[in-house]
Amino acid sequence: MNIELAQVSRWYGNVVAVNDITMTVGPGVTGLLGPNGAGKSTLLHMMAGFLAPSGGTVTLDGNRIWHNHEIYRSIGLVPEREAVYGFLTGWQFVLSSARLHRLPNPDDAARKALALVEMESAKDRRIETYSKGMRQRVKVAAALVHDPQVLLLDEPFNGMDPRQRMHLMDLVRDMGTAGKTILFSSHILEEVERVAQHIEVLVAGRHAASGDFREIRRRMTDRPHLFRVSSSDDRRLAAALIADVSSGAVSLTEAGLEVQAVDFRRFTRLLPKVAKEADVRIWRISPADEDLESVFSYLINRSG
Ligand SMILES: Nc1ncnc2c1ncn2[C@@H]1O[C@H](COP(=O)(O)OP(=O)(O)OP(=O)(O)O)[C@@H](O)[C@H]1O
Repeated sequence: MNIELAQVSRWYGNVVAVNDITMTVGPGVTGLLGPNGAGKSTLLHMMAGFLAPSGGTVTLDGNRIWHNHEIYRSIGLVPEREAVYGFLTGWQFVLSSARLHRLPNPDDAARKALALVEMESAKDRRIETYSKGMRQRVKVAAALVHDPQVLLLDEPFNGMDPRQRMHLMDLVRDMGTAGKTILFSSHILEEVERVAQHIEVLVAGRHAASGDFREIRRRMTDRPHLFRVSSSDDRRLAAALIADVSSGAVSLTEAGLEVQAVDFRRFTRLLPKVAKEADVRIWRISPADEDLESVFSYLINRSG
């Protein structure tokens, strides 16, 4: 199934959380990547029918999602926040989700969903006794109980230990291979890399990039990199680097020497050579713009 967003915006008072987004999410696993506050949760909630768009339309195979009860049978949402009563057992929680969907055989459906996330043995314990990873899995079971074609997951791997994470990643990948439409949000590039081939990038409510993971990763590494270098003689090193045309923009700041390298692979080879020739010792070299925010803002400036 295809989720389609056409010029979708959502604002909360004066805050524009999602700004004029047009995208299609089809079968397989798609990663929704963006820094905190980018609008990922807002977007997922609109896709799940929990939130009305302020502008534009969100449809599933051509049918409007907002206020369309029939369509909720096809969608499952795993929310980021704990919206689970701790006094319920895992079994009671998943069963109540099955009943809410008015499934003909709720017991059977709940059993299947709990088995899928390997939670059968802990199903009779109260949720408040669960680890973060177990809570996450029980939420996935509740979202899957009606076997939806579309599964939306908001930061599903947060707080999980590596084994739990691996298990959920395998589950998500398998469902994607089986043809379900899966969209999960994350602010961690490596996490998205392991599960999704296709990614959509959001920055400050805007759609910054879309496409194959490797292609976007390449655009991220090929962008100009800013390095901070400290050495035995920054001034001299700066002069030597400026003399070499291919090293990029060089500036001396209070924090030390900063170099904007257009081709960073080349620069990392060039720097030791230039330093040696100038008889300067390098103490430290660190990327000055490696945080996700700057990578994302680079992407959005290119695409916008
Ligand atoms: N109910 C609300 N009322 C007012 N502002 C909101 C509300 N929900 C979200 N926002 C604001 O909308 C913007 C987008 O928030 P959203 O939670 O969708 O982002 P996100 O990418 O999911 O971030 P995070 O990973 O931190 O949850 C933020 O500036 C947030 O403060």
